[in-house]
Amino acid sequence: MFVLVNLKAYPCDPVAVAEAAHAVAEEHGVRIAVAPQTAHLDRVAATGVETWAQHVAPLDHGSHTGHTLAEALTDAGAVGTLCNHSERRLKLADIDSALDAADRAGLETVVCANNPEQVAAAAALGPDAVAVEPPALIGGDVSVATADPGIVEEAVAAAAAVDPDVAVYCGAGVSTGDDLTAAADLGAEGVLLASGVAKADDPRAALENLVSGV
Ligand SMILES: O=C[C@H](O)COP(=O)(O)O
Repeated sequence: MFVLVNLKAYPCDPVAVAEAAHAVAEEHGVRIAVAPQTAHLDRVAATGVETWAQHVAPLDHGSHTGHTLAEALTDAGAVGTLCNHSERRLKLADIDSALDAADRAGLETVVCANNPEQVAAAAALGPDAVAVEPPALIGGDVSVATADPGIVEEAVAAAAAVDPDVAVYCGAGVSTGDDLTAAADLGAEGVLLASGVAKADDPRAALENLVSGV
């Protein structure tokens, strides 16, 4: 199982979370990545943890003030990027262009989607993975795998019907080892989570709990 921790804009210490994630990943042999704010990418990458961006601009080099170029993410140490997160939605054409930009820079990609229908559309664009996240459950205490297991199973089937090479992750409310196990049992190959780690008093303990389910 891949554990992708999105720090969003939470007021946590990105380096402390990254160091904890790196240590837990090494200790337990689990793939864990951290997606900090763009301005923190290089400091997070310096910890040795697998580092992801939260968003990539659907653009090439040029006159694009205030946008984050895929190559700049790679230069800062990112090896992958989220795309179309529920809190950073894109139009379909822009998702396609963002994936082109990520490919150009050699970034792995996860396209987020609200439901199985969007998962199918996203999978058709050829990302490395899609992540199904019901918006109503994001930031909550109940995992998507418990609150709505059907949406995860349907997302897995929807992606497989379009492109079996596209991995399916799930997210929203994931915070414990039991949540991770439940997600895996539903066919997810990874989880996308945020508050369970970024808002934890002890992020390392939260990560240890999470990977106890692997
Ligand atoms: O990117 C992460 C997801 O939006 C899930 O967030 P959450 O774990 O706080 O529910």
